Amino acid sequence: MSRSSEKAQSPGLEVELEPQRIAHGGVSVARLDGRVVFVADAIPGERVLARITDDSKPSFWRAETVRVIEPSPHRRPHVWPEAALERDPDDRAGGAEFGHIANEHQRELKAAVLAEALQRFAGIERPTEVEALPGEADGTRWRTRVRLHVDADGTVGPYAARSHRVIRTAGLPLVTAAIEEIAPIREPFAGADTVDVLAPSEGEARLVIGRQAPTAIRERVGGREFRLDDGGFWQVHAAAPETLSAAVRDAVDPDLFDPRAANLDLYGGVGLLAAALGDLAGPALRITSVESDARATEHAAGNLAEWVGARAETARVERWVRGLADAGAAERARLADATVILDPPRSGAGRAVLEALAEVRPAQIVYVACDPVAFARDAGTLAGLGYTLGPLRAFDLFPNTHHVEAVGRFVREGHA
Ligand SMILES: C[S@@+](CC[C@H](N)C(=O)[O-])C[C@H]1O[C@@H](n2cnc3c(N)ncnc32)[C@H](O)[C@@H]1O
Repeated sequence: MSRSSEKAQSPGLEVELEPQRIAHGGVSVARLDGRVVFVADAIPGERVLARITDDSKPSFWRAETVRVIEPSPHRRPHVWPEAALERDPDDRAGGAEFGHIANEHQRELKAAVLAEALQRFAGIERPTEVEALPGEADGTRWRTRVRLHVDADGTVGPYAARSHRVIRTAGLPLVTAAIEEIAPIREPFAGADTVDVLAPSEGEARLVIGRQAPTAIRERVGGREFRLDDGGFWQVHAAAPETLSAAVRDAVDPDLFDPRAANLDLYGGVGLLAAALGDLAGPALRITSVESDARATEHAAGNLAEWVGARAETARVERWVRGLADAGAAERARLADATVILDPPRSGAGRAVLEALAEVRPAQIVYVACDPVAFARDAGTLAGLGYTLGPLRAFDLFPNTHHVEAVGRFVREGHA
């Protein structure tokens, strides 16, 4: 239901909205005179005054909450004052779009997005609880990495929620205390457009200024140490490496796992998840990690050195999997027995990668997904290629944001 004081026609107009459900991307879905309006900073079930920000599309508009008229019981003061409703929408810091929602309800909303995506894009009915990670109950102080931006005046901060305007902020509640302490947010800064601030689990917190030359750092996960570049990819939540490693080990069907098969870790980074598989397999593990960033691959080769059967290759996965078609009969047999870890970026693996992979019929695919819609699309593609979704878990790897991570096992038909 909705009510507009006058006919909405242009950005800037303020209207009353009653969002009914959550959509992918962290916005709620309301209707205004029959038209869908995606409204930011609201919670499904409440009534808000919202400002139309985009009416350029015939099928939907966008709006931002200005004031809450009837709050949801799940609303709470925002964990980040610089991102709160009390500020003009244009001045709200980005990166904490769920910070005004009780954490348990954030997880319910994320579960709803995942379930709806699977239903809509893959025809799979699979309500899945989103599990909390160890850390602060209000979902703060989990980020071990953050990128800050520098504007022409030297202000350092996050971008605003829906623009590239740098927002000055007194604090950074989602990052660890060590990062907040050294983040250069208090004084003007010059000489670079970006400052990455990170707090590895080993050693001191540090800044990476602009495109400065990479330095190797160390991260500890359980009893294992990983080397990587300070500017390279690493899971952001302090508890994510351990959580995902355990989730991948749990997702592997032991009856289908053959350590000596031609196992794959696609989009492997510095080898975190290949090592998780190595912990299951022991020294006999054979695995190839494929990653497009050459420096990450170099680190992966070192991080996986204890497994003589581990290799790390620098390649784009979409090209590399095409080469599987040339495998000889013996290698094809080893690929058919393989367990594949698939941990693509937000865009997902995509049809071409999945088709090339399914050509060689690996026994099981453990998919680690950071985007529910891309995951659901890929799940639909995999179903069409003869792979059935088995156990699925989801994790709140990004509290106070709309992001959610899922880990699911797909098994080749005949094994399911
Ligand atoms: C979500 S991260 C996962 C990394 C690793 N599995 C981990 O958990 O640390 C995705 C990785 O894929 C790499 N990547 C992105 N696009 C790629 C592509 N087309 N081919 C190969 N690697 C790619 C990125 O550099 C990044 O390291």
